[in-house]
Amino acid sequence: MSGLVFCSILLLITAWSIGKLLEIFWWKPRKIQKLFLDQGIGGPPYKPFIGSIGELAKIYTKARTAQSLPQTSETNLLSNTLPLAFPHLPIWREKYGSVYLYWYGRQPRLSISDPELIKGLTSAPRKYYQSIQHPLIYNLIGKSVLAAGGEPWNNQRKLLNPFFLVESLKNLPNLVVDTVDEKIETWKSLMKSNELEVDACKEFENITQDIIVQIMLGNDAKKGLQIAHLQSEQTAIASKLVKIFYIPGTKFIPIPLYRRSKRLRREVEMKFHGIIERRLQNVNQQENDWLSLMLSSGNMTKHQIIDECCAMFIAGSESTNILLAWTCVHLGINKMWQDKARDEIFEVLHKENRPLVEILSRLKIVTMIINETLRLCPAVPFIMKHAQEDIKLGELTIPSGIDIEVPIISVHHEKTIWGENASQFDPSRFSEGISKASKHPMAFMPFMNGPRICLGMNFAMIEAKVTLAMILQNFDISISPKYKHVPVGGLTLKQGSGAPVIFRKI
Ligand code: HEM
Repeated sequence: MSGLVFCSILLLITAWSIGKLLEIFWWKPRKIQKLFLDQGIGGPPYKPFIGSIGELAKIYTKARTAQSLPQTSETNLLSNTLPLAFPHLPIWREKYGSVYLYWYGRQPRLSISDPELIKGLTSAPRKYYQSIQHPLIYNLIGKSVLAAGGEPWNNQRKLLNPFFLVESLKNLPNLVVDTVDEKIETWKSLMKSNELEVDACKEFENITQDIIVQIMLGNDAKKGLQIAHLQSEQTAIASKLVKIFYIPGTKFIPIPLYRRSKRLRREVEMKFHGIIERRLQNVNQQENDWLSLMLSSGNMTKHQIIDECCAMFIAGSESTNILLAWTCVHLGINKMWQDKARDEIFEVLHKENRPLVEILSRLKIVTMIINETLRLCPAVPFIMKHAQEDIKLGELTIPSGIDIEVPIISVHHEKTIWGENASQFDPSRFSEGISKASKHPMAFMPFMNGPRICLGMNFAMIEAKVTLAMILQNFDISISPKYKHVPVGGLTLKQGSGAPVIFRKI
């Protein structure tokens, strides 16, 4: 008798488990898919457990085979950035349109590259959680403003806003000039026959890290640089891991990358704790950096400060570094635009060695070149949101629980928005300003738009303009014959084989 009861219970548990599995992996995804199909939204089909990952893998394998073909070094070399970095984007866009649903495992993702819908999405930020959902991203940026959502995001943004006002950034150009000056002297001392080949990625990484650690940690900048290096390694790990869809619980499996990521986080926290403790013990020692401002605000816990610093180290150096490296590569190929920019720089800065904020606004061609680089190679190629509640976007209803991605790079390369030459480097499209550069006034979105627009946009533009102006004042830039166009998409859009360029003294 008791055997029969046991068997019945076992049968019930098995039936319940099978039912639950069917619900999670079959019925629920089908329901979501139907909900979108009824609204006219298609996408690659859902496959139990793997979602659209199999489809993605096929597209990427095919693209990788094509990449191994020899490259030609002509002006068109950079025109295939989008299909090289994200081969699935042009294929799915062509097949399913500007809005489609795909599956990261069993997690539904709505991809939106229609500027009008993106406008609606970015203007209602509190409805969304900034979903960088992979738990290991936590090791990189903690619960900082970059990761937060809802009310906590609102409060954090308010606390950080004052650091980024134009008034607060007025000394930034001087700091950039000092840092870049030193670099230029080093390059000149290493030159043979007045020329030097450098990897622009590495050089600009050094420059942008130097600048952000000085701004954030002032006299502790040297210790800050050690943290910046640890954070760079952490970013590389995170970039690899976000491509793998996360299976809950796997963070506890001792995979070497996970372990390294945890260790890096601990080390970074310890170093920040050390700096903060020393600051708290020497309150009379006046410091004028962001860490001091955060400590004296009285509104942030030590943990919060560390998270914001971690995020700022990454946001404040990685993207601007990438922007500068891509700009050098584009100018190294497009000599006409390089000459135009240099002529403008000499005209505007003819007496001033130290470009001030007011002067920077007169560098129109340099700004057009930077914008065009950000369009073709947006340092942040994607953003991701997570619907925390049902959302209405125009005619579209998005149920809560859906991830929403904005493939910035896809919008930036769309021919129906930018014209037939969308994949070509042509800064003149920005000659009448950003809103007139394309068919949609808000299609240019390297820093995104709305209340959640990049906090460091002005910071990045000042840093990029001053650095570029100083380099063009001193050197002619050519692309090295060693250059290989291998754009790699992840959290950022990097040069997979570095950015070897040649600086020649002028
Ligand atoms: C070329 C350089 C840069 C690019 C392309 C860039 C791009 C972006 C993008 C696309 C976002 C996401 C906005 C969203 O989620 O809607 C963002 C957010 C952010 N960026 Fe930047 N960024 C750059 C430089 C910087 C710099 C230099 C800093 C700081 C010094 C910075 C600090 C931040 C912060 C704190 C956020 C979070 C804002 C929020 O969620 O409210 N960024 N950035």
